[in-house]
Amino acid sequence: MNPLIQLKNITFKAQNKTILDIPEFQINAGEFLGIMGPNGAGKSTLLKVVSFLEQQTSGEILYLGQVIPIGNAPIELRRKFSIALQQSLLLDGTVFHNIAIGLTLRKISKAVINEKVEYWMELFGISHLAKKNALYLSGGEAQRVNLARAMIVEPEILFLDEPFSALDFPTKIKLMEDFKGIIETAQTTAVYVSHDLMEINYLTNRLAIIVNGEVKQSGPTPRVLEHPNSSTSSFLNEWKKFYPLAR
Ligand SMILES: Nc1ncnc2c1ncn2[C@@H]1O[C@H](COP(=O)(O)OP(=O)(O)OP(=O)(O)O)[C@@H](O)[C@H]1O
Repeated sequence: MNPLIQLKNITFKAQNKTILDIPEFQINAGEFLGIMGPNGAGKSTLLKVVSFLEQQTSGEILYLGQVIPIGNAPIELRRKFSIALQQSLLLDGTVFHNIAIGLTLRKISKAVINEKVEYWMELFGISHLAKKNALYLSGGEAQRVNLARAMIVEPEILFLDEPFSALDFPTKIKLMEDFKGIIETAQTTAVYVSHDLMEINYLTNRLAIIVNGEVKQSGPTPRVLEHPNSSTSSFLNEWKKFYPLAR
């Protein structure tokens, strides 16, 4: 295992409530890590803490073995991460402009931006939308733009929080298939929050189950799904009643 990020004794508290309590956890280079758990378990909070969007209350986060001071993650480190959420939060401008934004902010030359935007639009199958205003896209198109915008900066880690949950089933299936191929080709480390077993089973190769702010089980996805422990079985077995575990 080659940890990019390590958590040590992390807690996150708000309004006198402990929302996360994670003695030890890590994100390994090259993995597609799923974070699954019931509503309100702390999945999104964990994603925000490990991506430095929220500050932990106590404990340490290490990047490549080095402790990152609380509230002081350097910009060079934050720029190694991309985040895609359920809402694509696109700007009022063309699809091209939206996808280019991360490179524009990094002051990359116009020629390189053109080349990279073309490349990522092609991979996500949205070249024909280049000149369309991003505010008038379908849900599936908007999520493709969102993911292309996240990937164009070639992040070391891509964090995803339920990016497909608002999509209808056929749209979701097609996008998940394309997305899986793109992530595998780019060899990007990905962390994927979801409460949907179908998405987790299809996409991820390691899985952590969070219940009540604690990581109750983690391991290779098939193993966790096939052998839930006493803390995760009530959540996972409900899902398994309705979803067969074939890949
Ligand atoms: N800043 C905050 N202040 C108060 N409560 C918070 C804060 N952040 C998160 N919470 C609470 O912590 C709990 C976990 O929230 P979180 O969004 O991380 O859960 P989740 O597992 O992602 O849930 P869901 O699947 O419903 O999106 C919830 O009860 C939420 O209301």
